Amino acid sequence: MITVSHVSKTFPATRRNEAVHAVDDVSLHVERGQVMGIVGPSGSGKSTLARCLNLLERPDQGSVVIDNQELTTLEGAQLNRARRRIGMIFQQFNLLDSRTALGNVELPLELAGTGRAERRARATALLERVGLGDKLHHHPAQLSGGQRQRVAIARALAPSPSVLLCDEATSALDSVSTDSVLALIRELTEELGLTTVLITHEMDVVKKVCDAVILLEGGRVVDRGLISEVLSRPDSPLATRLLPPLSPVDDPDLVDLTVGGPGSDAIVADLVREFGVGVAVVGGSVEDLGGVRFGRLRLRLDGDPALVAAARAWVAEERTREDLTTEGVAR
Ligand SMILES: Nc1ncnc2c1ncn2[C@@H]1O[C@H](COP(=O)(O)OP(=O)(O)OP(=O)(O)O)[C@@H](O)[C@H]1O
Repeated sequence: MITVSHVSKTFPATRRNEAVHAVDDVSLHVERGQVMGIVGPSGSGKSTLARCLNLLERPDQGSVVIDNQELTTLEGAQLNRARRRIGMIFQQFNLLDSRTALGNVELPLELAGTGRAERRARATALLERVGLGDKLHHHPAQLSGGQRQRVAIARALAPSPSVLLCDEATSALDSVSTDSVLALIRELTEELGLTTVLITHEMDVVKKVCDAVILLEGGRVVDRGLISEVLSRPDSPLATRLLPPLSPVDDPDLVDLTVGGPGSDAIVADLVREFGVGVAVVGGSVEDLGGVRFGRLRLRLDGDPALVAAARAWVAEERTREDLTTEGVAR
């Protein structure tokens, strides 16, 4: 697991540029087996934060604890040993063109002094696991982008890390390869008990694979939470990015709901039964987020105006229910 507490990193002023507070008092916690997304606009500090996690960038303040070991106090050989527990994959794969897939995956094991037979066996098993058992002797130039990223994943996992850091790992891939690489990252996280951090500027990536997410702006965390928790705050910055709100309309017969989680499907039946109003779904969008369906629905309520008003008021009250949130659209 990863625990980051009050980490800050400032790049000092130069003759040409002012100082940049790239990461400003960031704390986060990721459990073993969890995938956490770090999202934010360009320049918000995502990569600097990722580099602080493996001490490629030394934080000015704060602590970084991985598997109960404080990294910021380590130096030299101790730090290098700790870094072996952190696998990393990048947008541009960073494979050696002169080496085959097998040679690339063996490299970190060679550097760690693992014997030839053992590293060959481990690299072969990993490449088979990522679906490239028939490409062991191919060079990167002979592989597709998705296949190259699979080689990079196998290489990152070769030293048996406990943490996997993915920096825009799918940004150079088409949508089919993106989906399969994300599914592989998810599977491996669960299978190997990894703690995975995924830096991305794409909310679609978060929707497909993350359990939890933090939003950075100007180096600071401006929103965070488990996906289901974030969506229980439908107006929050992350919820509006994960599930964009419907465009506002001014009509007293319409009401918007944000639904998701167990029990929330019953709202339409409840409206009909409790108030005797007609209910028609006139718009909305539904997303599968982390295996749970969430949606924003627009309903038209039809019937006696007093009953419609009462139904609207009831819907507004439902905002406070844990498994269901609502918002009126007539303002
Ligand atoms: N080595 C450096 N020296 C000075 N400033 C830097 C350095 N690295 C990053 N920065 C600055 O720190 C801020 C955060 O950069 P960072 O690369 O972490 O953002 P990001 O969210 O990853 O952006 P992107 O999505 O564009 O990769 C930016 O203003 C950037 O210009």
